[in-house]
Amino acid sequence: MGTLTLRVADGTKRYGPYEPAVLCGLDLAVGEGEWFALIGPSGSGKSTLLRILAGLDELSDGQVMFPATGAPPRAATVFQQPLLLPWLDVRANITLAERFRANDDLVVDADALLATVGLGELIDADVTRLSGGQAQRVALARALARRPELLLLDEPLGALDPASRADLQDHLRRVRRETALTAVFVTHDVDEALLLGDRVGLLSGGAVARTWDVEGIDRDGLRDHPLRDEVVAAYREDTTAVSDAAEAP
Ligand SMILES: Nc1ncnc2c1ncn2[C@@H]1O[C@H](COP(=O)(O)OP(=O)(O)OP(=O)(O)O)[C@@H](O)[C@H]1O
Repeated sequence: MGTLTLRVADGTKRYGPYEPAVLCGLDLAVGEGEWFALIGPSGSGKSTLLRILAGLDELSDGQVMFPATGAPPRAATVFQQPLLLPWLDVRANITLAERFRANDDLVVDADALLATVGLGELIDADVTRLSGGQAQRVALARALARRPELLLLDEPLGALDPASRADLQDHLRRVRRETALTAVFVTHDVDEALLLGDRVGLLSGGAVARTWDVEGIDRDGLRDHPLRDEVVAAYREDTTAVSDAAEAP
């Protein structure tokens, strides 16, 4: 872990030969151990980019490269919905990675992972009885169980109430602190991007139009942080431009 870098060079993605490009000449470099938070209006291609980084889809043109390792990394993705298997308990959901990697020496310490996400006492619980926040924490533990080199998070907190969301943000900050993972994190929420990202990027016009370096902003310092107004203004401007274009005759 901790030796992964990724680069997208001149990335273009269209979903059909006559479709407009969703990504267009996109360049992105994410450094070793960096958490890159991607914001952008709805439909700007954030999930598309994440799927491509996960190896679930391909660019139409351009390249995704992993310069430090050469080969595609072991990646784990957490989506907006936890997608747990309802017929398995919490422990079995988390140890799935172990069962499906029979040739690997992967041994999943479900207890330790659950402690990392603050759910130690629920190890044998029925997953259908978990709250949305608890289920999403199990999904995060399940992703970490794969010992990914690259963690991809596609609005993982988007469906949660504000209290569960803040709680899970704290757990993710802990994961960022305590592991050497590289991560790309999609969110609509600028505050969340600033709390969780080492760098925030705005996806606009099919490319990463702007990035901001974030140096250790904590929750208390967030409200009055000058970067917050700057990123919110750029995001708003971009969202307005998109909705104006959509409403144009
Ligand atoms: N499988 C697909 N086939 C065709 N078009 C697609 C497909 N997936 C996404 N698109 C289109 O690509 C564009 C970008 O979608 P994507 O889901 O990547 O955006 P997003 O920024 O993640 O949006 P949101 O914030 O609303 O989740 C949209 O216009 C969408 O309709």
